[in-house]
Amino acid sequence: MSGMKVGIVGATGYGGLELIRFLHNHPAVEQIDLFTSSEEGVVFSSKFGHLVTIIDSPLQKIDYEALSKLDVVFASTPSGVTSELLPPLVGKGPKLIDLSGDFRLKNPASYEQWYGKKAAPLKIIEQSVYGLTEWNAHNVKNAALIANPGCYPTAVLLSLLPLLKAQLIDPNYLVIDAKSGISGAGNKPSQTTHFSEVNESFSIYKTNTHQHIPEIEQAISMFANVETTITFNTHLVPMTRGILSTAYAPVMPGISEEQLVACLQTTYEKHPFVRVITDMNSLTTNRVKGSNYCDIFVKVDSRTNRATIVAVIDNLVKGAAGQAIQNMNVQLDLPQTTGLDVVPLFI
Ligand SMILES: NC(=O)C1=CN([C@@H]2O[C@H](COP(=O)(O)OP(=O)(O)OC[C@H]3O[C@@H](n4cnc5c(N)ncnc54)[C@H](OP(=O)(O)O)[C@@H]3O)[C@@H](O)[C@H]2O)C=CC1
Ligand SMILES: CC(=O)N[C@@H](CCC(=O)OP(=O)(O)O)C(=O)O
Repeated sequence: MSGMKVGIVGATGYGGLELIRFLHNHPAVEQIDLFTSSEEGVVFSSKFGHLVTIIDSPLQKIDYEALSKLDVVFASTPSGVTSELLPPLVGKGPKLIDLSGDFRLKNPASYEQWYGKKAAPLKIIEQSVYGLTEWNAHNVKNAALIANPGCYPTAVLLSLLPLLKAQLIDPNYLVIDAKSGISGAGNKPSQTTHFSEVNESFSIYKTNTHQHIPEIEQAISMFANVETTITFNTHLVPMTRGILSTAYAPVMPGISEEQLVACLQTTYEKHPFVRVITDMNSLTTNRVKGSNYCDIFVKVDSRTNRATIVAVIDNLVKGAAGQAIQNMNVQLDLPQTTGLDVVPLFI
């Protein structure tokens, strides 16, 4: 597969920039069109100097005719945009991959409750496929519209689904404590992401109200066949990239740490981007920085019989652009690693 023409709506955002970084070297991609809602005609490299001589094309106005001629359209826009933008394009030619939350929740009322915005039309939501690649590649393959998972759900689900599906941990008392770097909040400055407010500080936010709670619960039901309500909280760490998710769950009677590890290893043995770590007692976000890897480990506390299940990802890569391209690869029948086979930055 080669000569693909792809478009990025929201190219100037953090997710858009990461899509460009990986698509530029993708062997199947011949052309990348960049779309904007606010800076039509601006030469991309005049805005992003690090791309001089690499991406010197101008930003284009979002235009249905131009989008419909492409093979793949990535949308990396704030929630509430693609629910209106993408429906007219569904089934019209391009494969659509949406990085926002607009098509992830199957229940429109739930979207409206958690996002506080009008939901996409139900018949379009019904056609969308949740793009957690390791768990849904067979449906991703022929989807007209992919709802790329949220950053936190990607880390949480990859680490918990195998253990929940195999009934090795108790789904009834799941507590998940997750932390993110500030790029997770996008490129628009705000009071809470201002350097002087986040530097040398560490905060909890959206306490018990994060919009990824229903997404995680829905995916646990979908892939592990378990109905549960979770306690999930998020924290802002003064770093640019990375998510670390720590989940606590009671271990089912008679189940050992070795069985939990073996379950994770078996689940992911054929999935190159998920690495089950066994020889360490700690994980850092640096070990996956800039890459599409998700590293996981599990430890059982024998005093409490609870498992501590930890996952790290780069929110902008496996949590957004990388997973979106992994889904495109599945659709194009390419190895999932195509264009994504990079060594983590680490420092
Ligand atoms: N940052 C992250 O770690 C992750 C983000 N996501 C999701 O991906 C999406 C993009 O995130 P991110 O890149 O961080 O966001 P940014 O805020 O960095 O960028 C979003 C881009 O969308 C464009 N945009 C803004 N308003 C509109 C509009 N009304 N119509 C069309 N385009 C618009 C803007 O570009 P322009 O003005 O040029 O049009 C902007 O640069 C969001 O939905 C986010 O929740 C998902 C997983 C992880
Ligand atoms: C650090 C930070 O603010 N992260 C964002 C991630 C948002 C996101 O990706 O949300 P949707 O894709 O569901 O819109 C947050 O917690 O809301």
